Amino acid sequence: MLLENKVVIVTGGSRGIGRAIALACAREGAHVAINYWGENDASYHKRSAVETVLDEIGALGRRAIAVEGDVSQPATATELVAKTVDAFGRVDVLASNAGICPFHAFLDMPPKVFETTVAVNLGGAFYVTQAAANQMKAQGDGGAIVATSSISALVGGGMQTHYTPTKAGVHSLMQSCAIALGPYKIRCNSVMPGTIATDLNADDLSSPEKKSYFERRIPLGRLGRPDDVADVVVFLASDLARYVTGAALLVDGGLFVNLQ
Ligand SMILES: NC(=O)C1=CN([C@@H]2O[C@H](COP(=O)(O)OP(=O)(O)OC[C@H]3O[C@@H](n4cnc5c(N)ncnc54)[C@H](OP(=O)(O)O)[C@@H]3O)[C@@H](O)[C@H]2O)C=CC1
Ligand SMILES: C[C@H](O)[C@@H]1OC(=O)[C@H](O)[C@@H]1O
Repeated sequence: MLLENKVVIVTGGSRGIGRAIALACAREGAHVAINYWGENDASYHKRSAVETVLDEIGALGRRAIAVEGDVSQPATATELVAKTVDAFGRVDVLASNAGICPFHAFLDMPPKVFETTVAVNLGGAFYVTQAAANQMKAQGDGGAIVATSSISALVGGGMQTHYTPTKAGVHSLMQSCAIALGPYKIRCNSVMPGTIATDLNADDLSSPEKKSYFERRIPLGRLGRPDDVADVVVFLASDLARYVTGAALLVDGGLFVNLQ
């Protein structure tokens, strides 16, 4: 198993890509702490979604805890790491994944939408990376941090002018942290998912025309699934990637390179 007895933290682990990362890590032998928030989201049953993930990890024979908190708040990161250490004794891997993408036009975007998106996506990645790295440094035997950036770090979106800069920022954060944390043997990488079918883009892809437009643009012929991304996160977190740091891996079915 690639992550046998490792301790993994996943932010935004209640659903979508984060849930798939949590389950994929557990399948590879890890114990998992998931963070989630969903304060203003009435579209699904937050607590039962979280409990289902915990049950699924338990059914795989691994231990799991859930820690609620808004990643945009620095205190969430320190509490998440502290509770993980209380439960499992250490932290080996961080998957910094929580994110939001409230689609909005540029010219009339309220400052609050911009500020919240930056605070959650970039601020959240910064604070949790810092808290986990301090714990890994104290442990003294390295670690792996994998952030969920996006194809949107490299290309734009007219309804995502607040979002794409945060994903470029997450990519850049991992590059700089690879340098800052290399001396402690902490590797820092990012995955860049393309279009993965989750709650994040369910409304945007609800039009059959837009969905089939994307499917036509993707050389592998289908939208991504959360487990497509999760398996790459496992690879980057594992010793198979022991000499990989500061890297970003597109997981997009070829969407980025498809000019014509
Ligand atoms: N779907 C896609 O096509 C792509 C997604 N991404 C990135 O992948 C990541 C996961 O997205 P995806 O799985 O699609 O989205 P989902 O909406 O399915 O899941 C988002 C997750 O983030 C959590 N979350 C949201 N806000 C906060 C917050 N303030 N504090 C803590 N947790 C929070 C949610 O918690 P809760 O359940 O409690 O709401 C949920 O677990 C994001 O960073 C996104 O930018 C990147 C490229 C493509
Ligand atoms: C939410 C979008 O569909 C999704 O988010 C990303 O980061 C991708 O680039 C897609 O635009």
